[in-house]
Amino acid sequence: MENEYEPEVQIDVNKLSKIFGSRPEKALQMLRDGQSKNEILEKTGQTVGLNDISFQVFKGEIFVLMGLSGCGKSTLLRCLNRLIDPTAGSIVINGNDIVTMNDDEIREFRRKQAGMIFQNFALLPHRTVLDNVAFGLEIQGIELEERHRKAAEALNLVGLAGYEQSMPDQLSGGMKQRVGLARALASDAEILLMDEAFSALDPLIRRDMQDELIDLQERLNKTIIFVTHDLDEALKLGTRIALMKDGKIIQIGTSEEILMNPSNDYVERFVADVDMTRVLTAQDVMKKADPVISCKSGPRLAARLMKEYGISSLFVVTQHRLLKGIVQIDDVVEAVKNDHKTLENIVINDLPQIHLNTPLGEIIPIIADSKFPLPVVDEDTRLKGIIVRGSVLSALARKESEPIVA
Ligand SMILES: Nc1ncnc2c1ncn2[C@@H]1O[C@H](COP(=O)(O)OP(=O)(O)OP(=O)(O)O)[C@@H](O)[C@H]1O
Repeated sequence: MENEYEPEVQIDVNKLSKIFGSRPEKALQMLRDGQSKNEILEKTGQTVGLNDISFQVFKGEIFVLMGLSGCGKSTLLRCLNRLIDPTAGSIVINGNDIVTMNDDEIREFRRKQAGMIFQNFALLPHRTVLDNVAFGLEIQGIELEERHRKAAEALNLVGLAGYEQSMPDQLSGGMKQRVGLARALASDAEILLMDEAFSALDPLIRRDMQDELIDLQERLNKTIIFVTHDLDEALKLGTRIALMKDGKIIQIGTSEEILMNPSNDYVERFVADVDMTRVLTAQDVMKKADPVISCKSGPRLAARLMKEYGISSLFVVTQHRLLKGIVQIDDVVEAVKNDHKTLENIVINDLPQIHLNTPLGEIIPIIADSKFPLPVVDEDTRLKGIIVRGSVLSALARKESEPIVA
């Protein structure tokens, strides 16, 4: 039986290369022989767009393609719906290799499975907002009433209900971009391809649109491939981020993985300027809460555990790991001497509680003031981990290096 927690692969890209130029075979062979993008350009005049790229995208994730200008983000995105034909490799989407599809099949695929949203809004100026959104459905031959119903639904989703009869030039940039988003949503496409979709918006509207996209994605569970050269945008939106350079993917990972374990110097320099206190949360810096002690146990067991693990305080939990508090070594020793049977009288229970999603920036002043490690809990106050000063410091201590300027 399929494991329900196993992510479902929706896009499977294998050994994808793209050479721009009239003699791609020769350049491809040189690429396979290990020559660089620059060498190939000098010797053959052919440009390497993508170099032997393999990765998978899971259903329902926002997968961000990120990197400096010219690294191949747009080329890769456009290969995913064959606006660009790759030179070699396969792209299996929902079980079909789109590289081998004929023109009719690819048109059908674009309409039904992969909607694209561009940076320049590409709205039709003489059509109403409603008809702009319904445009894709019209091409599919869906009848007027049905396409208007779907278009109105999509406009509602992006917060533009009431603007159905407006014309594009009556809308602000942010609203136009919402119309573009609504158009892709109206098509039922499971996959949205977004190329620098928010880059032309001013910063405040851009942040709104990012929030909107995250919200829509959670409600609709689309798979989104999002191209950006903006690191903050990538970190905010990406379920996972693929960092590209010279037509290759250098590292794929969650924001935390890329920030905490950059795979090489290039990635490290790329992320050097990121404010870790905003990006990392309690769950990124916590350690396993081990050992803990049950509130029913006695001080002798507590003393033994503390000795064995070399710790001076111990978290106390219920049978279901709900946090009760903490005991300290001096109190435990005293309780043993006085032959107490339980820890009840010595549990300190007015502890600051840190939630799994609390940002590191909020944790730092609390841990600085605290005599104990901090407990990290979930919504039910179940103890999920502990934060000690050392793990916060090591999360912050990344090697100083020159940032890369985009
Ligand atoms: N039609 C084309 N003909 C020749 N070379 C191209 C073509 N399109 C892209 N390239 C080259 O392929 C490489 C990748 O370009 P691409 O546009 O994918 O990069 P990008 O990361 O999207 O950059 P940007 O952020 O500037 O859009 C670059 O070296 C570019 O010059």
